[in-house]
Amino acid sequence: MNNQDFPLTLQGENPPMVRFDKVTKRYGDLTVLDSLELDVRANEMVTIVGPSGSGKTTVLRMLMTLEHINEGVIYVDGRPLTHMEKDGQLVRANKSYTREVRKDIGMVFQQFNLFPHMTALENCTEAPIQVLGLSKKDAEERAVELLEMVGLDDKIDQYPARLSGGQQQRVAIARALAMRPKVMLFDEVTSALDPEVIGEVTQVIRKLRVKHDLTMLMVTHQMGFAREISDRVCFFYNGSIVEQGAPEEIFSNPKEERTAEFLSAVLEAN
Ligand SMILES: Nc1ncnc2c1ncn2[C@@H]1O[C@H](COP(=O)(O)OP(=O)(O)OP(=O)(O)O)[C@@H](O)[C@H]1O
Repeated sequence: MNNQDFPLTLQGENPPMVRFDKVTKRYGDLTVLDSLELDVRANEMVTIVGPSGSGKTTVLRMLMTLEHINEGVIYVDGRPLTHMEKDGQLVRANKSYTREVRKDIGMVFQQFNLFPHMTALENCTEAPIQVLGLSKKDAEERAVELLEMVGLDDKIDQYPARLSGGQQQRVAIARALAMRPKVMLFDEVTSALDPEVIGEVTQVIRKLRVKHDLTMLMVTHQMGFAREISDRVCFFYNGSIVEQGAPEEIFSNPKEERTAEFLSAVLEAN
């Protein structure tokens, strides 16, 4: 990669909150993301859909810096995520720089990933105290407010094992929000849930669209929810975006044959 090709920061009138600038990710011979270009505007809700193995989760994992980038640069709120300036060029950033930029990003996973030995409240206060340096009192105030927002005011002192899947996922959302991220990533957050509790989680995400100043990037197989909630839907195929647009365009009138085939297969399966 020639780092001179990439800006040191994104400036101007209205820089995107997230930019993938020609990002390539390989595992051995397998190219999972192929020079991906994707911008997400501040406060936009973008949903990524596409066949299994097309690279959707990898996009989110790259943003969480859980994966090494092979080529290209990711910018978050104008700053490169895994690179920093040296002598007018971008070079690989050290871990402490990247950790700082990554504070702007929160992620909710399919499998909740709560700390089992901590109550709902403790799950939500741990990182704000340890990472942001909040006092216990301030962190608890923030956590209680968020647990109320996700409808769990009566479960504050419960351990995850005593909560339903939907309740655990709502704690996971509150926990991510407690770090006050600018960007929230949702990776198949309803896939591990029983059908009857999916609604309580999607309801919380709907609420976030209205209540919070958040940029959101979501991977989901729930096409109905994607259609209803997204500002923009990106259809992934083999590590690239083959089609993107407003949900009504993508779902009602896909221009790409691969998108149409995928959507009809999904609708048939349902
Ligand atoms: N650690 C890894 N090592 C090797 N290959 C990997 C690794 N992680 C992911 N892959 C491969 O990368 C490709 C993209 O994976 P990814 O999880 O991003 O797909 P996806 O579109 O999210 O799929 P799904 O809808 O099934 O979750 C797949 O072919 C997967 O097997």
